[in-house]
Amino acid sequence: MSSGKKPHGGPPDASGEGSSSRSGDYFSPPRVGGSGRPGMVTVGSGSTSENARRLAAMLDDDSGYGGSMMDGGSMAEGWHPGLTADRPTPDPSEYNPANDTDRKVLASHIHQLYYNQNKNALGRAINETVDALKKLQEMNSVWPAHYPSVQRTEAQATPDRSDPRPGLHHTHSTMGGNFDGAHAPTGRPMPPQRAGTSIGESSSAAESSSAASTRPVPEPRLVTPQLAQDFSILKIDLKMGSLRQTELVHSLEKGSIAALLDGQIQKSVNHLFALRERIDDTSSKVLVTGDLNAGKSTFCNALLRRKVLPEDQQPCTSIFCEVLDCRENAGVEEVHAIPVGQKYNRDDERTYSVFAIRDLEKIVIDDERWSTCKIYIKDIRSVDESLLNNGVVDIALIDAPGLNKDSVITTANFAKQEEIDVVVFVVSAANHFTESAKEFVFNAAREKAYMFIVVNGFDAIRDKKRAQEMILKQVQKLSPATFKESSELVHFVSSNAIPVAPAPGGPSGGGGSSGGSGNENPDGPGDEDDGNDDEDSNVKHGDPGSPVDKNKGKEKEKIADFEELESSLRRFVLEKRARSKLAPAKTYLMNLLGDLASLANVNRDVAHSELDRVNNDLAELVPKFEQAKRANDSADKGSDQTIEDTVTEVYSSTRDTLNTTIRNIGEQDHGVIYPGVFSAYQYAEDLKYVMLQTISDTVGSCEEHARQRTVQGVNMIKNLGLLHLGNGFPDVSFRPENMFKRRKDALARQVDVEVDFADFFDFTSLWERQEKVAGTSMALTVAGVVGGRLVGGVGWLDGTLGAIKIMGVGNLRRLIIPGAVLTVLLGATYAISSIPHSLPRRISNKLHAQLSTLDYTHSNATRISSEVRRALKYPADNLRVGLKRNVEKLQGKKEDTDKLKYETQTAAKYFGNLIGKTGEIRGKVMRVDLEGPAPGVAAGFDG
Ligand SMILES: Nc1nc2c(ncn2[C@@H]2O[C@H](COP(=O)(O)OP(=O)(O)OP(=O)(O)O)[C@@H](O)[C@H]2O)c(=O)[nH]1
Repeated sequence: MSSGKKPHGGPPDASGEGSSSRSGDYFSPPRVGGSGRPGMVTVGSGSTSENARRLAAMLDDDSGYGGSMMDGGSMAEGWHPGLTADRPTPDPSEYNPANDTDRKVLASHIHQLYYNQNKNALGRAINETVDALKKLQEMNSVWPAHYPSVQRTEAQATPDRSDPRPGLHHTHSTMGGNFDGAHAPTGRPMPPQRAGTSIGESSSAAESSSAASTRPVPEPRLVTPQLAQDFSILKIDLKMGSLRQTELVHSLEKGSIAALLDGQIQKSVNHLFALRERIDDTSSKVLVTGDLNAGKSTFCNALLRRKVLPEDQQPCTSIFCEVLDCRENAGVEEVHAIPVGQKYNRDDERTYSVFAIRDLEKIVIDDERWSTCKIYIKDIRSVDESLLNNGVVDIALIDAPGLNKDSVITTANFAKQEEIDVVVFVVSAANHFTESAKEFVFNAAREKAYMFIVVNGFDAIRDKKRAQEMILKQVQKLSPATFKESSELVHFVSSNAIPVAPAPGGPSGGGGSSGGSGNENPDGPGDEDDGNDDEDSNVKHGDPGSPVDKNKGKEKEKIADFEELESSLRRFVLEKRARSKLAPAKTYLMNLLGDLASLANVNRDVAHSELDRVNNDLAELVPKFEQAKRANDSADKGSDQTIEDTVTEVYSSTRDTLNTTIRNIGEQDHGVIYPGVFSAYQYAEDLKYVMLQTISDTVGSCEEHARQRTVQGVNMIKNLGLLHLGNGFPDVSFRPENMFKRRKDALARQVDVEVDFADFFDFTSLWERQEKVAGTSMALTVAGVVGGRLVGGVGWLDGTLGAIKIMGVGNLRRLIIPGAVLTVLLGATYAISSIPHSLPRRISNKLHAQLSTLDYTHSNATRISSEVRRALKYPADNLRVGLKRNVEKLQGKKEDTDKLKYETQTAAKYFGNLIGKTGEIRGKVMRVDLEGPAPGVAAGFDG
């Protein structure tokens, strides 16, 4: 199809090839020794390409990482010694630039070197990134990282979006303004605004002012919603269950966010391991996908030059069919159908069912039973022509089911797999890109950077130029990178025009279910038009020359176009696998490192502001803590002092009051009226009772006094509590009436004061009052008899003796009887008359004596003051516990804050370093140039 070639003025074909004879240009040096067939190698004999073998050996030998991983990035270091040893790098003396073979060998050599260098650089970057991620995981477990919250608008949160990940905008700037927003899938996030990394920055411009006003205060661990939009790899999709985004965000603890982030980091680490494995792996996988009936199977068959995959006019391929060289299956051609949910292991026959290739028609439509099938076939084409058996890289061709609503997610996910190196998108020339095709290409282009686009069924298009222009315009919008290299990456072909051999054991000739598509003559295209080609109409439009010649010419053109596609595809997969294989790793690394840098920026800023906050907290906390400690001591002392003072005062006042009362109890009659001598005993009992009652009452008043003092003490302690603990001091109400509830009025029972006869006659008192008595009774008795001496002031006894002396014993003897009688009568009368005076004294003396024996005063003073102590102890204990708790609380808070300060300082330092580290790795990754040709190639070795 020369007519359709590069109408858009794309870059010139680097290989300069334009016909089938130049297919596999890089690996097909000029025929040497007239071998007659194009070969990879010109040296040596036989059909095997020596050069290709060497190159293959070199690739096998060169593990890429191994020992050279950490050996720095120089080209010489990246070069495996085996390469120079194995490979016949032309000796400068032998090297002949005029020799095309030498040139190409050298070009390949340099290309390989270049590839390895890039591969090693990416490998190192992957290792360093994994290291950084693991450290981030550790940090995240100690200091839960802050994460920008995701606050998508309703329109953005389209539920049926096929790719939940955000677009990788920031690394695909080539999309630029070329992309028409109208074609963007609905779930695509807003364009990046990476600059906005500061915390507390105003949220997305997309947020309406009303929404902003009602927006809840952001959860501390979730910051800057706009940043979250910008994340691509470390994106935490918080949209779960029926909770709305904002509800969910605020229902998540920082620990949950950290756990989600940890999961995301782990996923990235695993993905990086897979990517590293992938770039170390020398095989390549080519996924062929496209709309239903676009001709994917026909295209695969054309590539294989064998009718292996069933073709049909109606949709047929429903499962992924991977075509591999049968050398990978011990040289046996067969199909391994893998049941749904099973993981394939070629060495374990329980993981698949074996079928003959002719059974494929049944297998590919049975997607309920099979998920994938592996088709091992022998590639009939030569090493320099074959895609599968190319001598350098093991290639697997995967025919995917047509894109439709149900399978688009599956295929999109399949395409995203890291082992898919190349996505070949087959689009029907007649239908152009459908909506599902656009979405798929747009997303896949983000992932793979470049796509290989096959516009199939070009034979059916009348205005080819217009169709090309329209399709290329679409490509430009969907994958600008691919468009930039459209001469290499976009091909307009007719797959059914390629002659194919019948499938082994399959329906012979005729094309089976092919519906007439394709020419099954392996020797070349059929002479007659297959009827599908409405180019016939062109004939009618005055094209000179015979129709048969014309058709023959057209068939040749179609084959030539296809062969050109093949060599481009070979180049793309083999020579430019730096792009197909390394670009996903580079793209992923760039995105991930970008995310890491953003996350580190946010967290460093947050850590700094948290550090400020923590320092402020500490500045407040430390003096509070010191003050609390001091308050603890002083309040403790204060309450102890209050207790001691109160108790001492209560004790002394009780003792003094009781002593005074008891001492003076006999001084009064307490209102008890003396009823006369005949009720003297009752009088004594009454007196005793009243006296005891008085003492009891005094005890009661002492208790009342103690209560009042206790209330004062409690209030003082409470005040101390309020002063030092504020509301933290428990306000327990004190009930003084509950004090002294125990029975203490057993005084009457304790005190056993018997009133006896002598108590009524207080002789001691009589003796003490002798003068008074002499002056009254005895004086009256003796005065008249003895005369004035008696009146002279001596005692009545002296008077009596004096009287005896004066009167003489004889006279006295006569007087003695009546005198004695008189004396007794007078004495008795006096004693009886003095009962009301002497009895209280006698009883009070007795009481006093007995109460002293009982230690009544002291024991009551002790009892009352002890109860006061007990009552005061409760608020004092409360105060002590409260103060202690307060100190402990502040101490704990201070310790926590100190710890937080240390962690935050560590975090701030760590995230600062992470910014530097990610920048450093990013720089290295950025310098991995997958775009430019190898220097040797650029220098013109590439033919
Ligand atoms: N005219 C024309 N017809 C083609 C071409 N390639 C394929 N076809 C026909 O298109 C129909 C569909 O081809 P398939 O290869 O089965 O398409 P597919 O994309 O694999 O289909 P599904 O796997 O079912 O999605 C068949 O009848 C083919 O013969 C072409 O280049 N030109």
